[in-house]
Amino acid sequence: MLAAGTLRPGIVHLGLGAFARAHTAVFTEKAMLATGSSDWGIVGVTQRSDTVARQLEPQDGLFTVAERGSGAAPLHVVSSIMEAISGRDHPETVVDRIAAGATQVVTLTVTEKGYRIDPHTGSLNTADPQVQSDLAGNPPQTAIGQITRGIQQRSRKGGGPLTVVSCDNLPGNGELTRTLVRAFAAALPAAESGPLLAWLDANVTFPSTMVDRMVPATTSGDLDAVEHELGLRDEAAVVAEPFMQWVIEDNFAGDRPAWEEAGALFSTDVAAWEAAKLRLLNASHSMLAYLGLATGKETISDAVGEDAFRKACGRMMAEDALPTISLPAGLDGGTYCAQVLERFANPALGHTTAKVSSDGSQKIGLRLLTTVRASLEAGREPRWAALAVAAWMHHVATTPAAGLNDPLAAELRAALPAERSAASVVPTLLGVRSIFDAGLAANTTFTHLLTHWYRIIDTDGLDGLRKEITHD
Ligand SMILES: NC(=O)c1ccc[n+]([C@@H]2O[C@H](COP(=O)([O-])OP(=O)(O)OC[C@H]3O[C@@H](n4cnc5c(N)ncnc54)[C@H](O)[C@@H]3O)[C@@H](O)[C@H]2O)c1
Ligand SMILES: O=P(O)(O)OC[C@@H](O)[C@@H](O)[C@H](O)[C@H](O)CO
Repeated sequence: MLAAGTLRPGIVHLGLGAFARAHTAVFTEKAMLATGSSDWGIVGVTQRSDTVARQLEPQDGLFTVAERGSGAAPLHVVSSIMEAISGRDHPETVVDRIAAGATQVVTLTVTEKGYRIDPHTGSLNTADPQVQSDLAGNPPQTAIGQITRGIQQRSRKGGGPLTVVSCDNLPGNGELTRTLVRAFAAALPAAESGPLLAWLDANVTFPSTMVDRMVPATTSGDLDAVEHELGLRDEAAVVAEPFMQWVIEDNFAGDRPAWEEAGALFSTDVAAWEAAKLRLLNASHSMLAYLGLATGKETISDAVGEDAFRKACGRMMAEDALPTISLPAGLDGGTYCAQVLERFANPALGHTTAKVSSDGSQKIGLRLLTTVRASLEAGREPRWAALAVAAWMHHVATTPAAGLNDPLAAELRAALPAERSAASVVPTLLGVRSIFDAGLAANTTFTHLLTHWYRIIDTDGLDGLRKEITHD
């Protein structure tokens, strides 16, 4: 453990959820311990609620990581977080911390929807009311607003270079974050945007990363189990699988923690790592979540324990996704897919299908429609990826209005027809242009596959799926 009171604040982390605590904070602590440095204390920022900040405050930022599953290490108390702030309640403090001289790196895990992307342009959604409020000069509430205002204050103070490291499951997350920050800066009045963009381009870099560790939402049962093992109540404890991976583009504007000492891989091929992870692991995760929810499976391990679903995932990865990607050097596709299924089967993790299913409108495009499009273009039928998309459609059409956990819930519910058969739901949801482009929606191969699978899920349920998936 790092000695209490010795840390200096080198990193601001936006989105202090379960993942950041079980991944980024762990890598950073290990890097400091390995090198004897204390320059990379983390100032963590919760975004939408103050819960984690309130939990960590009386614990001096300390929290437990409880690994679950085969090969799990003993409980580990992590000591790299030196301050936790509620960004909702103290946005100006967040801006000050980003602008502070000691801060060299901003990391972020604010979920896909936290980026406020306009799906039609791929750039910042300047019609978003919170983005507009941030642009108008109010204390910034969005992650992109906080980062850009922090950079602006830094530039005005004559501060040093800064590196912004996105750790969300998004392709090209570094370049994407740069685009959004630049778009925010460009939308400011000309007197502000000109000098800000010039400073930003000269002093701020945005390396892309691929992050991997399955970290479910902590339950009260997890907290009780940790209390039993630790002998102390830790309200901020997180559970995680033993596996963890971080591939980072080595494009830092200033100094950085020696994350390689903690096992991170610095690579020039992050895009290939990220594409492989999104189209293989995350796509299968979403498939299991939606098939699991349609058939009463509460956890991912329950869902992958169903032979037919395991087979469908395996075939989706091998037959649909793998032919669409160029694997990075050092990654064997077959071994990776087998490991993914093994990791999903970890019964101790309790990763719920409900949690993985959340925000589907933000995820299926990145995880599944990429494969669908590339397969269709190559003249192949994306049979298994279409099953996953049909299962998502079924989830949207059958989840009660208040239960759909998705930023587009209202739009999706409003679009749905009263009659919920395959023939009406599939074309209606294909008409949602922020998810499906017109070309994809008009593709008859894809439409037929979706209608076929939707009918089976909706009318024949688990038995029908078993028969259809295992018959060939
Ligand atoms: N949990 C995992 O297994 C895992 C693995 C790899 C990557 N990730 C990445 O980390 C992200 C967060 O996962 P988590 O498990 O920490 O989730 P979480 O629900 O525990 O935390 C989410 C964090 O994002 C913030 N957030 C949510 N909506 C936001 C919004 N609209 N604007 C700004 N911030 C917002 C929350 O305040 C919170 O700090 C994921 O979306 C994913 O991109 C997670
Ligand atoms: O975290 P999300 O909501 O983007 O996606 C849910 C899961 O698929 C994801 O968190 C995986 O567990 C993770 O990407 C594994 O590294």
